[in-house]
Amino acid sequence: MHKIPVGVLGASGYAGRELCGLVAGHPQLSLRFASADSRRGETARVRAAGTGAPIDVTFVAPDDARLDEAALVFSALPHGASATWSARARAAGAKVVDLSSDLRPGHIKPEVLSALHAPRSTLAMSGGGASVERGTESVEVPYGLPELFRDDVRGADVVANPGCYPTSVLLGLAPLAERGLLPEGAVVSVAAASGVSGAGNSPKADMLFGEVTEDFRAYGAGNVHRHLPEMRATMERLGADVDLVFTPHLLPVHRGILATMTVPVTELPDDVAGLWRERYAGEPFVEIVDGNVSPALRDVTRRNVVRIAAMPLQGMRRPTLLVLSAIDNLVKGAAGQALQNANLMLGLDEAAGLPR
Ligand SMILES: NC(=O)C1=CN([C@@H]2O[C@H](COP(=O)(O)OP(=O)(O)OC[C@H]3O[C@@H](n4cnc5c(N)ncnc54)[C@H](OP(=O)(O)O)[C@@H]3O)[C@@H](O)[C@H]2O)C=CC1
Ligand SMILES: CC(=O)N[C@@H](CCC(=O)OP(=O)(O)O)C(=O)O
Repeated sequence: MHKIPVGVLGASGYAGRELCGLVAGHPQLSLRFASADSRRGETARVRAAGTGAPIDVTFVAPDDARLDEAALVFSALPHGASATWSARARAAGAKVVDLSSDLRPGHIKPEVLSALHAPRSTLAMSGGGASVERGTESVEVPYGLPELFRDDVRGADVVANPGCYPTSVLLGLAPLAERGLLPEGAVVSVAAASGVSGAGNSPKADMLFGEVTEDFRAYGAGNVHRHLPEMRATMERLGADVDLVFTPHLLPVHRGILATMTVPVTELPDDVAGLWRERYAGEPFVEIVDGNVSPALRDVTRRNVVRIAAMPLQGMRRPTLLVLSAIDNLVKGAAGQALQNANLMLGLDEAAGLPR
């Protein structure tokens, strides 16, 4: 069977390697290239999702990646570098899923938007960047949370893959926002803990084993984390007018995010968990946990799922819910969701090649 060629930029990183394994295990995709920067020329062994078969992947320099030979390119490059390469991939005729924050709501710059949507003939490529000779109409880049915005993603040429924390938070809060159950001006408080793979695999002194092990701490305190603009913009789009207080924590495990959300509501639904069950009925990658039980990281790691629990908070003066949401930051929070989006963009079964 003819397989669809795809490429991975940033393949030596955590998200990129996860993508290589997913592509290797996908029944309809083949890996055309995998790039690295400092690790160009190196060969890494990845395991194909599903079968676990070992695959050797040799990283090429980004400039040597055959963008023109890929039907779709995943850009798992750092913020800042990613937008340029996404525009180059588009100019070469490939569809693009960008895993960085560069194309997300609340982040994307007008010149990036123009470069992505410019007709190929008007793109002048120079060095490592793309420039646009004339502006184009302002078209947003679809935000790739398929459970909320599937119609925007299906058949799209370019998609912004959501951040890992926003994936867990927004899927947890969406049913309340969509139903108008969040009071105007309410403060929604989110404390979320992430495994260290969320910080990427390039060497950082404060991410060394000796620095993170047997410890647990907040970072980005004071409501300043880079994911806030993306979460605010999406909550607004879902019809909620609330303040988000977001405090991330570093958890010394390899992968996984648990977001704990305290949410004032206009009224307590009779069947709280039923609200999420109804909203996500038929969604293959959403699991609702029954009873007053927290979803656990071990139930979501290496799977493209979000597990959500919701319950009323006892002893409060005003109706308030506790919503808990768990994902694997590298799968539903990055590579798995990127593949889910790619499947939709290429007209394939949305669940193809995805570990459930
Ligand atoms: N880790 C996570 O949980 C999540 C990550 N993301 C996003 O996905 C992207 C990748 O993240 P992650 O895998 O963690 O990052 P890593 O730091 O692990 O990997 C970065 C990758 O990009 C390459 N690279 C770095 N700088 C450049 C450059 N200037 N030009 C070309 N290639 C470059 C690296 O190559 P080399 O190894 O050779 O240096 C490596 O392949 C980021 O935008 C991140 O924010 C999104 C959601 C979750
Ligand atoms: C533990 C850790 O450092 N996590 C990262 C978030 C993960 C990430 O890569 O951010 P994007 O999803 O926007 O790409 C952070 O807090 O910046």
